[in-house]
Amino acid sequence: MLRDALALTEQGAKSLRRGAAVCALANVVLMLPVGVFYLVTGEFLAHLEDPATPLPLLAPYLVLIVAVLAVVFATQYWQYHATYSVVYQESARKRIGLAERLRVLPLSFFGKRDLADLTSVVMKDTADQERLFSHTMPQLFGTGASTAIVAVMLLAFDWRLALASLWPVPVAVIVLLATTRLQTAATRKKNAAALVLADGIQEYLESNREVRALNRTDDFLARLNGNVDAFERAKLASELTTGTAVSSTQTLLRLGTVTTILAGTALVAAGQCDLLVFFCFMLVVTRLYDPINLILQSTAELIDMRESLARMRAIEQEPAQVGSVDFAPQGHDIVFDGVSFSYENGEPVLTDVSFTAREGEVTALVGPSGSGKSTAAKLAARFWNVNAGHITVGGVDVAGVDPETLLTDYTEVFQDVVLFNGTVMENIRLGRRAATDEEVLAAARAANCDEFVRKMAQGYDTPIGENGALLSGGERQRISIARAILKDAPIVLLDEATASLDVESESLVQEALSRLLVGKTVLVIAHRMRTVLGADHIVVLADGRVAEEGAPAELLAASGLFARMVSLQGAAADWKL
Ligand SMILES: Nc1ncnc2c1ncn2[C@@H]1O[C@H](COP(=O)(O)OP(=O)(O)OP(=O)(O)O)[C@@H](O)[C@H]1O
Repeated sequence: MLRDALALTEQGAKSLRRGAAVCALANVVLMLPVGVFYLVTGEFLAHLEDPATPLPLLAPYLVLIVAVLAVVFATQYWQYHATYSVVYQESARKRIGLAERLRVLPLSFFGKRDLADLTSVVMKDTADQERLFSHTMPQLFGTGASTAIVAVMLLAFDWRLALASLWPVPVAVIVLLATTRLQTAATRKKNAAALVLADGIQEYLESNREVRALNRTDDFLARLNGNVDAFERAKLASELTTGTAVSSTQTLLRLGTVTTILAGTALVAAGQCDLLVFFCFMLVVTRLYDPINLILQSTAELIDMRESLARMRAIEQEPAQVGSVDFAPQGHDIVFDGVSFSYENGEPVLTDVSFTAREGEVTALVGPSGSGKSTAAKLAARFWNVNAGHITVGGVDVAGVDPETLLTDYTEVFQDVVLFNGTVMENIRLGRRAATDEEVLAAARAANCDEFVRKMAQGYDTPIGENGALLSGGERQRISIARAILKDAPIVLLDEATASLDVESESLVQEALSRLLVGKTVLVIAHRMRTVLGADHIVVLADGRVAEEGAPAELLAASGLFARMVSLQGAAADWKL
């Protein structure tokens, strides 16, 4: 229950319970010196009133004071360990847990949540949780318990003074709870504005080159400034709401001291209360409010945390894409059988699509922009689950196979090559981590990378910058082909580059590809005439349906849609061949 409510791991919930118990104990132990003071002063005053009563003995009290100080020190140290130290372990567990979760979530999830949002959950929300679970949550639960214990003790001692000092506590809690809704609404607005701002900054950094090329820097910066202003306004509003609630509660607590003084003075004057008891009450009251004040100072963070927890829980509760890790297909023919699919928005993208991509053949998907070619290729690798029909590989339905296991049989060479900020060697080795240097070099040679890599300052050990920023388009593609050759998976999904490479670069890429594709099941999103006519099988998609399929010669001879489009290629501007 506690675990679900606060999005903790099992170990984390245990640590929090323990931390709260230790905090309660530490808070109660802090009252012990007041008890010692009460005893010593009591005896001393008794001696003043009646000199026949002996003075308090120094030695036992010294021992008691040292013992009390030792207990206070020990519980404070224990509290520190039980809250601060263990919470960092929980935070590490939480981050790893979230990252693991993201690894098994379907890609559809990433369409719903943007990158800045997810980064903020893994980095900021876990850090917020870490701070709160070390500084506030154990104290919050612990203070609840210790205040109850101290309240019972005070009531037993003098119920009138106890009521005069304790009344602000429930009233403060009521005021805080009553204003929670307002505070939550303001916090939500602030978080939404922060996300828009983070998104804007990320977009600007990512598209900096395009923005400059289009001379739109001023517009972009003006929009960013607007986002900063909106965030500032939302943050001010949120702080004002929380600040007002917290200050009024703190004032209420101060009123508690005032009412204790008034009640105490009246009772002492009427001879109904001992001056010493009154004095001790004053000492306890100030300490009683201290931990509550501490929690009040964290109200904004507590409210923020509710939002953070909801976002973490959303990731943890999102259904993962799971399946069997025993994947033993008979060959690698890919069969689409009555496949229909739509993205989150529900618009049909593929409707009743059936075709077979055979092992050892190149199957080309062609069709107008937006006809569903890329979607079909990605569905073959279970990037998403189909809504109807089946996709099988070697007779095994991909919907039942663990995505990571399935992808060991796939290589993707997509247009948007993703390279990492490492050396050329490291980037190629991503194809197969266990590959030896010789195997990496052989793959690089087969992918026509060797010549340009050797010209680089440090050869294969040259860092290639973030996302390969230091490489040309053709070079990036050849690196990704080298990776694919190294992986040597039986199925290749290929999204042919539309980016215009120069003739030499294009022929180097084609040559590298032809080495990669031999004997594989190749599903290619075709854009070039040469590939289309060189394919073994063509599937023509139009509006998400199979309009025609067959060998290139058959389709040309049939004088159907494909043949018409080929002959009208120049005029049919929206066709990508
Ligand atoms: N992640 C997504 N979420 C929602 N809709 C999408 C997504 N990806 C693609 N679509 C939509 O699905 C339809 C098919 O897109 P797809 O990229 O599969 O077509 P395509 O034939 O490969 O196009 P192109 O040749 O332009 O790359 C389009 O209408 C597109 O807007």
